[in-house]
Amino acid sequence: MILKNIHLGNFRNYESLDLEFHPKLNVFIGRNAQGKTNLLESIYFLALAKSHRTAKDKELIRFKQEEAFVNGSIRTAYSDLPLSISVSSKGKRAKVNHMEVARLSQYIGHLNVVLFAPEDLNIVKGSPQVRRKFINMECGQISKVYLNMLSGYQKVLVQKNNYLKQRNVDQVMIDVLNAQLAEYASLIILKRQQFIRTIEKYASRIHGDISNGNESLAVRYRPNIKFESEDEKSLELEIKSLLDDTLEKEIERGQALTGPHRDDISFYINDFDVQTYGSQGQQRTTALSVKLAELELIHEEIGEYPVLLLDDVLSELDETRQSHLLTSIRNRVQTFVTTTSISDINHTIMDEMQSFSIDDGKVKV
Ligand SMILES: Nc1ncnc2c1ncn2[C@@H]1O[C@H](COP(=O)(O)OP(=O)(O)OP(=O)(O)O)[C@@H](O)[C@H]1O
Repeated sequence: MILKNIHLGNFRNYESLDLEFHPKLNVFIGRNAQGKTNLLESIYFLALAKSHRTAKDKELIRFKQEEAFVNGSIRTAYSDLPLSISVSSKGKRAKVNHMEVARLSQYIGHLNVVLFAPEDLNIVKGSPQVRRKFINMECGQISKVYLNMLSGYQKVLVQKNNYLKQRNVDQVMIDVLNAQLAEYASLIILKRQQFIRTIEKYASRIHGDISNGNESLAVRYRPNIKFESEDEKSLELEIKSLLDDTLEKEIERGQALTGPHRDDISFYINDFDVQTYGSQGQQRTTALSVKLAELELIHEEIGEYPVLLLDDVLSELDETRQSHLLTSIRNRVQTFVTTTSISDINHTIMDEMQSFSIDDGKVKV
């Protein structure tokens, strides 16, 4: 999938802008606060009808203006398609092939993007909660059943925690809730296990590429429930009996202590834990490889690569890693990168890319 061009009107610090993109690599170069991330954000907005960095759409509208819009044309294996999205105080309007859609869900999904932003480093460095959110988002995108099970699990978990907080715990009630939790948990755990194995397959290959074969990345699921069963039904029974075993402790503590709400993932490079022992560059390469694995997952699912948006990743990678990153992906995936300096870009790939100099909301090609 390729984004051929973009037209912005009153989007962030851009009054009006028309750009034609390179099918492989596009580099936005500029000093701090000139509008590089704003450009990536506009592509993200064109794809998903929301920003990656604010929930308040009105922040996207240029100061003192009424409406912002982003138009763009994409080329897929099947067709060329114009997309258009705008935001004003009246809400958002979206068009596919010049036709307004009634619901945003009919709009989203035409342009697929994967974004890597500096805060994605938290997949490695952050708390287990960040990693669970990452798994839930990714698994949820691939599997509707997973989303249903997760929302069921979370509802019952809240109920269970409320019961556990009461003075006189109703054990019969807890038993019913544990049975429901075990049913939801077994599917959640198996899906997570399967997802993490797939992520590891792709991420380890990508990490190997970026580190020029010097590092081998392993991604390990660390389920809170240590289980043996591989099929849903026997895992459900295994979990139920574990939940029963911990009930006394849970009553004592007044909260649910066991289950996938306490799962985590660990990352290892050449057998050491990246979160504890990894350098900045290794942690960034790991987070990047895990995120780039998403490209392969989407490719598996829809048969095309999404567009890749890389915000500020180059500065923390040495020249070898940068060049392996850019050369390994740009032949498969149309990539948009922001950087503060042209010297960050490896000269061997200069002839196969388009650079854009960004200065205070103006762009020079
Ligand atoms: N709604 C808006 N209207 C006008 N200007 C805005 C709006 N929102 C943000 N800006 C301006 O956009 C600029 C920031 O742009 P952006 O976040 O793209 O920076 P950047 O080039 O990626 O910088 P850095 O290298 O520091 O990450 C700031 O000057 C900010 O004032």
